[in-house]
Amino acid sequence: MTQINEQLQQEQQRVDDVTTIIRTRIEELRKQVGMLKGDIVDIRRNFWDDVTVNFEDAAEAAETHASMKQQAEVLSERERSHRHGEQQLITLMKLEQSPYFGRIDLLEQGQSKEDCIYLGVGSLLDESGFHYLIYDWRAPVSSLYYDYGPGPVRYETPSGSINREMTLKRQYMIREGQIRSMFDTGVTIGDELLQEVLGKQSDAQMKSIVATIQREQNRIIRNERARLLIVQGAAGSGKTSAALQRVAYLLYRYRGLLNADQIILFSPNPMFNSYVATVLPELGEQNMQQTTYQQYLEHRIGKTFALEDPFSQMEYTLAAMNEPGYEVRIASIKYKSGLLFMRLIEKYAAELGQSGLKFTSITFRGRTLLPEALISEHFYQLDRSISIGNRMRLTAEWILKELTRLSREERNQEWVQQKIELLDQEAYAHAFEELQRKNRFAGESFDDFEAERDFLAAMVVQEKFKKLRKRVKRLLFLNVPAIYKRLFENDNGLLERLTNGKQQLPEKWAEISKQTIEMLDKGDIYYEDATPYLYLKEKLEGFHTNTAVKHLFIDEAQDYSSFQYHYLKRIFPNCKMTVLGDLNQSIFAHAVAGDGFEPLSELYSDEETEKIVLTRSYRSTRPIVTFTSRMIEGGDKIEPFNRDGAEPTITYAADETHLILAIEERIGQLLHSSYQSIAVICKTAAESKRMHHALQTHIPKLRLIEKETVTFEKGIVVIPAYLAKGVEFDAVIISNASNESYGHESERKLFYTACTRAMHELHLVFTNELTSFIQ
Ligand SMILES: Nc1ncnc2c1ncn2[C@@H]1O[C@H](COP(=O)(O)OP(=O)(O)OP(=O)(O)O)[C@@H](O)[C@H]1O
Repeated sequence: MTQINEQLQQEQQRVDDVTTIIRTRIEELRKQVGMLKGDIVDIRRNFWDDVTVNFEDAAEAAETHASMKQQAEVLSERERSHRHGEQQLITLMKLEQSPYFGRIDLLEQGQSKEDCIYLGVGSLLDESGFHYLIYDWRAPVSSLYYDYGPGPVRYETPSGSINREMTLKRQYMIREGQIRSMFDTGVTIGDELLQEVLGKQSDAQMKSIVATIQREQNRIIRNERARLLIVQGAAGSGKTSAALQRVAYLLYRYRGLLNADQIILFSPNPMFNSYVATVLPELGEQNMQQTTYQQYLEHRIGKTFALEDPFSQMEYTLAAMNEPGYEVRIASIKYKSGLLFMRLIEKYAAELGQSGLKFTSITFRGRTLLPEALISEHFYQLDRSISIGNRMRLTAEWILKELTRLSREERNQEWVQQKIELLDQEAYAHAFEELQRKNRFAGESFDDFEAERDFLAAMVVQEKFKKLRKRVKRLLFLNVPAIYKRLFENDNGLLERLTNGKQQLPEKWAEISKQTIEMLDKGDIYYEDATPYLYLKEKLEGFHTNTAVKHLFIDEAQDYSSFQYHYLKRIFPNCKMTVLGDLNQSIFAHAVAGDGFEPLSELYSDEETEKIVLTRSYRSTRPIVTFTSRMIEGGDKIEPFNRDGAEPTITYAADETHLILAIEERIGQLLHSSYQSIAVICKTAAESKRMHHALQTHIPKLRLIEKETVTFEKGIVVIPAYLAKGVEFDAVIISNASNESYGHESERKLFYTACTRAMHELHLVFTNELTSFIQ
């Protein structure tokens, strides 16, 4: 006992000493940052005083330019130092509260004294500047803390492997400079600490897990080899957490070479962005770029079509089972998400390189300036060995030249004269100045008047042609919607040619085509058509690749189709991909059977691909994990983290009214505990809306989460199951857990996803018959 007390005292003494150093650093740094800020304000204020401005001749102008450049460089250097100083201040302030969370003692062979390595969210050097008082959790040596228990250890550094003997591994919980608890542990980072962290109430924001990263999670975080890293992890196994710590790791490991803008995270919905937004800043790093696949599609084709979103597609697949055309639509989703369709589009594009493209005539004020046929003729007379995209660009250049010629002819049109007469004073003055500048205006004479008229006419026409030219530059003379539609019209035996007469099309192709054409004719496009459409468009126009992005993270990876993966690979050609998903949460209709990761199988070679499986679930209590894993095949492989809690409950309600009453009552009970977030999870958006309406009068603070919701907040919410993906709540109430709602096999995974959102309590309420997914 005394020994433990003594140890604790010694450790607290070290914490105090380190904290004193941190405080001194904070003081010093504050002064430095303050001075830098003063400098920046001064430089900005006096920028022009310190620059010698003279444009009289070329030499003077060059000097002025150099002087401005120098001044701008000083400014940007100060700004950089200021930013860096502020960043350091933030880290130091975090360290002041909790300087470290772990310690390992390493003994080098032949030495008698160990090196003590303390791990924290940032590093800290002692006064000499040679010894680390705290190591950043991402430093090479820190990996040992996550990977090993006491005994022989080995780690890699840029200069080679290092072998040591670990004689101690200790964890701390330090808050406000005080050690609250401390334990010595083995390989797994202490259950005690995890118990404490996981037992807490949920937050509106995800937390960093650096103090308790598990060994298998560390493999994901520090993986540098794989081009494609696939993480299959049970619900709540820390996939998203590992992804975010990985971003922080990569930013540290490749500091100076990689910045946050070169990393993109594709998240499942806009709300998820707000949920994970604080993790990286908490670790002293900038957030990566975040988007959803839908946002990307909107950006690319939102102007051409009213684009269906994945949630509407989901809503349809869940709620329209009895509507006519449902089976056709499902078959269509499956086919259009797969690689067979992608190959078909590739063949189609190749054929279009020879013939069949549809162009749009260039028209102006109701007149055709360049007819479609002429554009087509120009395109197809270009050398066919040039790629379609490049031929398209050449065609655009030709059209632009034609437009220059046509704009000259246009100047003599009647409308131009009328416009000139209506021009205001300012436009005249501008024309006058321009003409003077060009020395084409000598004084008042007939010629001058002509010159002015010419100039004004050119100006008027140019203004009107601007839009036209812009459209040509955007290749809008190519009628991609009509070209895509043609695939479904099957004119001239197009499909027989593309499939070589072999049966590659789905059985219901004719009906699928009809459905697709109907949509396109309305100016709408189904979610499952968006990626194929875009792929075809880019095949014809050239790909909009983004070479700056170095890392792509795809969360909820099971929700993406093969087609989408291939497309992403194509547009981000220089990046490494980390995809994280759970096959048991594949809730989209395009999901294929198998291990859920088939869409990725052809993406990269086996040598470039690595797969890590996470089976331990941290989110929910043991009773909840035991309960939910029975719903799915292979659920016995999911290991619950040993955290106790109440058993899930199942409540029968005689009818809808009683169901509402039961939910109200349950919420009332839950409100007595200290839970921060309670969710009523319904199957669809329509049901959620109804439920929200029914509960609202008694629970005024109730929030309805819809697909447009962008912020994730604490409190009581009603949410459709598919939007609850990726997030978690202290307590979850499932409504309605009946066989009617969750009876089809296709709804099993959705039900599982909904139930696994619960951290501490799970309650199911049902009418009629309980879903058969619960055994
Ligand atoms: N090593 C860890 N230490 C502490 N908490 C952890 C750890 N790993 C995971 N967690 C916690 O477990 C919960 C689930 O994590 P996360 O959301 O990352 O899992 P997921 O695999 O993405 O889940 P899902 O697929 O169900 O959305 C979070 O509250 C997270 O903080």
